[in-house]
Order: sequence, then C-alpha cells, then structure tokens
Amino acid sequence: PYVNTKDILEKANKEYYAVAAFNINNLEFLQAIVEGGIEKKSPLIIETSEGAMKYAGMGDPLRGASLFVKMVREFADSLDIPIALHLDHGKNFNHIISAIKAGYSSVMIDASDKPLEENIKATKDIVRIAHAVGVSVEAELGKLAGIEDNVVSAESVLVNPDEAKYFVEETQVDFLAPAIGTSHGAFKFKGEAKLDYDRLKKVKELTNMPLVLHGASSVVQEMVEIAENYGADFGGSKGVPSDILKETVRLGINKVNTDTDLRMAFIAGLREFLHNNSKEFDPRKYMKTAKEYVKKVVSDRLELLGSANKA
Ligand SMILES: O=C(COP(=O)(O)O)N(O)CCCCO
Ligand code: NA
Ligand SMILES: [Zn+2]
Repeated sequence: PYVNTKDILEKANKEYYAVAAFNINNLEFLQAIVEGGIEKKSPLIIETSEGAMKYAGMGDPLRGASLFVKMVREFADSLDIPIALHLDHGKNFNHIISAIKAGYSSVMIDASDKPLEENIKATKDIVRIAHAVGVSVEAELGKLAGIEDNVVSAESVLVNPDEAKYFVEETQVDFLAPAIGTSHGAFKFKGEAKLDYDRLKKVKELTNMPLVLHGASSVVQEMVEIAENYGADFGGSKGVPSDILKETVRLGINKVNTDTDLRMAFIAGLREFLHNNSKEFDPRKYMKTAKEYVKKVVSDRLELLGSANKA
C-alpha cells in the first residue's frame, strides 16, 4: 500500500531499525528498488529531488511530481509492502507545495543553510500547510560538507543537540536530519571515515523522534571496480562503511538517504552490458544488468539496515 512516511518511520523508531530512502529520476530505478523491497519484504521510501521533478516533468515540477505520484502509487497499490514518496531537499516553496498538491507522502524543507530562527520560520510555514493535509515533514539541522545541491559548503557544520531539541519543539517537524559528518556524493571522506556518534546519541535522547542520515551511501567497492573495468574513473571515491552505518542505526537513525550507491550500481551494469553486447539496442535489454545491480545494492542495504521482513 501507499502510506505516509511518518507511519513507516514511527515503527522503525520504536523497533530501532532503519528504512532506506532511495532517490529516483526515472522508471528503471523505481522498478529495481521495488523489486528489492519485494524480495526483502521491506517498507520502502522512494524520494525525489526538486531537480528530479523538473527532469520528469520536462521543466514543469508539478507535472513531474504528479507523474512520480502516479508511478509510485501504481506500484504501491498493487503490493503488500508499504511504500511512501518523499520530496528530498525541498528548498523552493512553490516546488514543495507542488509535491504536496501532487500527493507526496512527505516533504523535506531544507533551510539548513539559513540561521536557526530563519530555518525555524521556514519549517513552521511548511509544517502548518503539510499537516493540514496529512503530509509529514522532514527538516535538517547543521550542514553537510561537500556539494549539497550545487551549494558547495566547504566544511560541514555539525548539529548542536540542544538546538535540535528547541528546533523540534518550535517547529513540530515529524523527522529530523542532524548533520553528523557525512556529505553527499561519492567523495565523502579525505582520510578515514568518521561520524560524530556523540552528537547523534544526544540528539536522539533530547528529541526521541525518527532521525535521518543524509549522505549515507557506502560507495560499494564491487560496483566501483566493475564500472572502472569498463572505463569509469571513480578514483578517490569513499562512502560510509557498513559498520559505521549500522552503528548510526543502533544510535537512532531511522531513515537512510541513498542515491549515489544506486547511481554507481546502474552505471556499472550499463557499462558492462554495453561493452559486451555491441549488437544490442533494445532498452529493455541493455538496461537489464544495470537494473539487476541496482536491485542487488537495494536488497543488501535493506538487509543491513534491519528493515527486511518488517513490511
Ligand atoms: O542524502 C542523500 C544521499 O546522499 P548520497 O547517496 O550521495 O550519500 N540525498 O539527499 C540524496 C540526494 C543527494 C545527491 O546524491
Ligand atoms: Na530527505
Ligand atoms: Zn541529502
């Protein structure tokens, strides 16, 4: 069934596991993610950026949002696993309202680059509207390092746990993304991977609510190697190691945003297939390996996060 993200995350919060939130831009990634969810009997959070809405809607974000709602609902309504659709990194008021109008389960209002009081104001505005129509809301405190939606924030600003408690009380947001040292993309750490477990523990104790980890891709080495075998150059790529990811779940992370790992899996499969099949031009065939690799990465992640058999 098509459900509200909050329902998925409240259960995960109670039972201390996490649910992956996988980004999509097209049909093929959605198919691969859903297949992984079916195989693992796991709830799924499908998420799209504002850019994905514009991409699918050929420039029109409302049309794109509506298309994604229809695609996801079609799968969700026909399956036993709970599936939610979430707007990731909502920054533009009109785009966030378009997602709500189209029927998204939840939206993120990302005003993390603003001073605290401005972040609170922007978040309260969206919470008031979203809650009026049963849509749940995510917000972010602190800043991810690296490229965040074209905003290059050189260094990460880690969450202040006391500020987090004040923020959730003021805004009534449904789930919170505390910055604890991750960043988006495939090049997350210069040296050794390290997250601020202490801040995460404090935020959980002070808020007791579902928490979100952004920039949570692991950069699966198996996929990097396949892609590089067939011409990719992903030198220096490094993600969040599985043991560190599991520790964040143990400490209270319940939604794990994953985009880069699926992109790497898809391009690895596509490069491999195209290299070995010079005569093929049927898109249902030449994207097959790519979809299989995405499904594999999805299934492994659902298992790792503990959401398998939780549908
Ligand atoms: O936090 C994440 C996931 O980040 P990643 O998959 O790059 O680790 N997202 O919000 C997905 C979109 C960011 C661009 O990748
Ligand atoms: Na999000
Ligand atoms: Zn993110």
